[in-house]
Amino acid sequence: MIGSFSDRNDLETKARLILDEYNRQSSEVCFKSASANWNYAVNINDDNEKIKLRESLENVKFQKESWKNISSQFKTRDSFKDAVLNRMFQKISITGMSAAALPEERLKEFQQIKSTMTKIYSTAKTCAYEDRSRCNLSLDPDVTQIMKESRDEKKLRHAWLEWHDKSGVEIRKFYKPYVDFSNEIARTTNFSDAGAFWLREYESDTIKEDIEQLWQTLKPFYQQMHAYVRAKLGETYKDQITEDGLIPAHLLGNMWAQSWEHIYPLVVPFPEKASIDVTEQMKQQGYTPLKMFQISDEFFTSLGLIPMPPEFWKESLLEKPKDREVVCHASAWDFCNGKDFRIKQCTVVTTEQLVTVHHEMGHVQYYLQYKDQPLVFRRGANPGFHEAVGDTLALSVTTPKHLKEIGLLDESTPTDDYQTSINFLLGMALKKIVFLPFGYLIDKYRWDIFDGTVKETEYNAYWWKLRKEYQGVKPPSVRTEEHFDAGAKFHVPADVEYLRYFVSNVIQFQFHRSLCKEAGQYDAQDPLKPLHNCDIYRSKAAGAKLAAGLAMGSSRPWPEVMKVMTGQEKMDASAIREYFKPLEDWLVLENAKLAQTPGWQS
Ligand SMILES: C[C@H](N[C@H](C(=O)O)[C@@H]1CCCN1C(=O)[C@@H](N)CC(=O)O)C(=O)N1CCC[C@H]1C(=O)O
Ligand SMILES: [Zn+2]
Repeated sequence: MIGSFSDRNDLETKARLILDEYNRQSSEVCFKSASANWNYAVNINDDNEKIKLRESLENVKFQKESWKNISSQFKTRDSFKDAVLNRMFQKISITGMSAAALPEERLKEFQQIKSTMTKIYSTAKTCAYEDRSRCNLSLDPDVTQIMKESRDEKKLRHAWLEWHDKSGVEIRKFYKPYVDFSNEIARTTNFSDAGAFWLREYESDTIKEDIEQLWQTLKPFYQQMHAYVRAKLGETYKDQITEDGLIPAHLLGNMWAQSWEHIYPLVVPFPEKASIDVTEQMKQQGYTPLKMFQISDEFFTSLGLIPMPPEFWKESLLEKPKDREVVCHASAWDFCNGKDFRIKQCTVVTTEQLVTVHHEMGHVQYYLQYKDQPLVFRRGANPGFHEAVGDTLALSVTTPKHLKEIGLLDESTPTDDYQTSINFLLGMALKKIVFLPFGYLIDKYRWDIFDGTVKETEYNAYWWKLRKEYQGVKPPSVRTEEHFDAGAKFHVPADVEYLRYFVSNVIQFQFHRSLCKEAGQYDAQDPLKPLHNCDIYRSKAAGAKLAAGLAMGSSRPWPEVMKVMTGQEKMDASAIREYFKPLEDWLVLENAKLAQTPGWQS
């Protein structure tokens, strides 16, 4: 021993050694569990499910044993001078306590329930509208394509009902046990319920109030969008828009009405002007899923960010295989060993999917940026940060200017006139503004189930109460408690928190504004450099600013990371409102012309 350390320094040195060993072992166990999870997701069968469940159980048992061992050696975690040690301890203690919450048999039951719900969702098949005996249509790509492209109200209604009945109805019987298990784990870990357990990741006592405040700020704009789209849809589906002011959910181009971009042709303000949907161009130029990922990788590296490693290109699954069942819902994977990162996506060649490619690549870029952090800090600063990385870059990629730059939009296409800008901003609002009430209500719905406000007997009634209150949409036909329409959305059976996407939709515009300033592509005072035209492509300065924040992982509270990336410490709606300001002004006038009153019968 060197001299006489004070007890405290001894303690901290000892703690560091123990936590280093924990992070090393945890990385190995996580690798095995992620690999088994991957092998199941890319080849759904009973054997792979058993291995996945076994490795997942091993991981939980490891976390439980580790915490018992670590916590037995230290009286309380607050005895460290070093804030990093305290932060690590806090995170490991929650992982360890939640791992110890259920006895093994009941833990197995819980894991099986979650696995079964995702399997039902990922393998559900529906019957064709034109031929009820042909029942091999999967959500991805078959039913998704119908919802995007069909303008036949009866066909849309059939596709919507089929999917909700083949997924949600089957999943319903598992949901109450899932809720009870989730709450038991949360409460054993000293959280009031599973909703509070999820919200711990935002490290804020006022997160719910902050979200509600953001929603109240943006709600009037959403209602202007809703009123305009309702009026335009009434021109196409005459009898469907009634005096209740609600929009039937099956007419909005998306199974969950979470993004209305695919009804753009029915609502475009100036149809004679260029549309920025470049799907046809992509197909004509022979785009493949692989090329879409290479285009995205090139955008990231043009900013000086980290290229995808060889393992990524070797091991990712970028197209739906023909010979087996897979979990088609796109996802990004960190295998915890600092080397292995993958994406699984049943990619089709469309503009929308080019954005999803960037979304998933944004996750992998975050994994790469924080891969040298201790394992416990290899997370987003908060879950919304992880969702915002790819989307932020996609805000540049989908500008007419950038699409010309990469040859997907003809150079001669006029794109700077007012009418084209309104068309473009409306197209963006059909994704980013429309998404807000949906992104909020998915978790408000589950918070209220977890905290007991909503009983099992009203699961579906409450879903449609929120869908009406927040989104102003209604189901295509009467729904009962036989149904479980929330279960028809991936993240509900998959046990994935959703508030992250609402947060992302707000903060990605703060990131975009900050990076655009850094790239010299935006100036609030310069009307020739509006935020919605900014493309940060090739800006090493913007890339460096982004990387500085991402490399921090979750090692510091997210307001500190927000400050590094934007100079602000708070989430705020000023950036998204600035981006869409010309459209908001146009909508108010247009709705007045259309004699449309924003809002609907409560
Ligand atoms: C298509 C996308 N798939 C998710 C995502 O990429 O977030 C997948 C499934 C759930 C988590 N996930 C991951 O990949 C995580 N492993 C990433 C991470 O946390 O590291 C998705 O669900 N989206 C995109 C926009 C809105 C939402 C939707 O489609 O409703
Ligand atoms: Zn994501």
